[in-house]
Amino acid sequence: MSEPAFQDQYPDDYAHCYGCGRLHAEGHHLKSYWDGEETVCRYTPDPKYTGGFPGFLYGGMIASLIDCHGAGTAAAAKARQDGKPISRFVTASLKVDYLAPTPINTELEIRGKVVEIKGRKVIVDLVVFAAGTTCATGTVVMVQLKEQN
Ligand SMILES: CCCCCCCC(=O)SCCNC(=O)CCNC(=O)[C@H](O)C(C)(C)COP(=O)(O)OP(=O)(O)OC[C@H]1O[C@@H](n2cnc3c(N)ncnc32)[C@H](O)[C@@H]1OP(=O)(O)O
Repeated sequence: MSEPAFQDQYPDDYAHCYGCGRLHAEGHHLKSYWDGEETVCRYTPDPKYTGGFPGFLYGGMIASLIDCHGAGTAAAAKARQDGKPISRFVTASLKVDYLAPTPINTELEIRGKVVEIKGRKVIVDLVVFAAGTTCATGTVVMVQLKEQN
């Protein structure tokens, strides 16, 4: 993981996302990297993001992890295919399946796999793991901003 995180390569004007923007003062600052043909993001949720009962993460945060790591994966995959710098993608569609409760205070691993790159559109499948358990899966459709194309 010697390359900078995908999000650390976003142009400054597009680096303000609450989930993953390096320039957001209070955001989560999620970081995504290549791991072979897949991508990976690791994040340990704080108890303030507790869901319906103690010890577990609320669903919106799980969706955010899939969303932001999916956006980063789309951007990196398109850049790698085109041999260009990373550009900014936005979420057109976000689907999440919650398979098992996701713990807080445990390092989560979010893995991404590119399904399709077509023009400005990239589809990514994602999985959220906690200590070897698959807690959630998701699919995102990401679209490259026209001005970044
Ligand atoms: C500076 C701008 C910042 C934008 C705000 C960023 C906020 C974020 O944090 S991202 C999270 C929320 N997401 C948003 O707010 C995005 C709002 N939506 C939009 O701006 C537009 O709908 C946008 C950019 C996603 C797509 O619009 P547009 O650029 O006109 O693309 P369009 O030509 O319609 O579609 C491109 C491809 O994506 C597909 N697509 C678009 N929307 C969807 C969707 N909801 N589901 C599935 N596929 C979709 C299209 O079918 C098309 O695919 P194909 O090439 O195979 O036909």
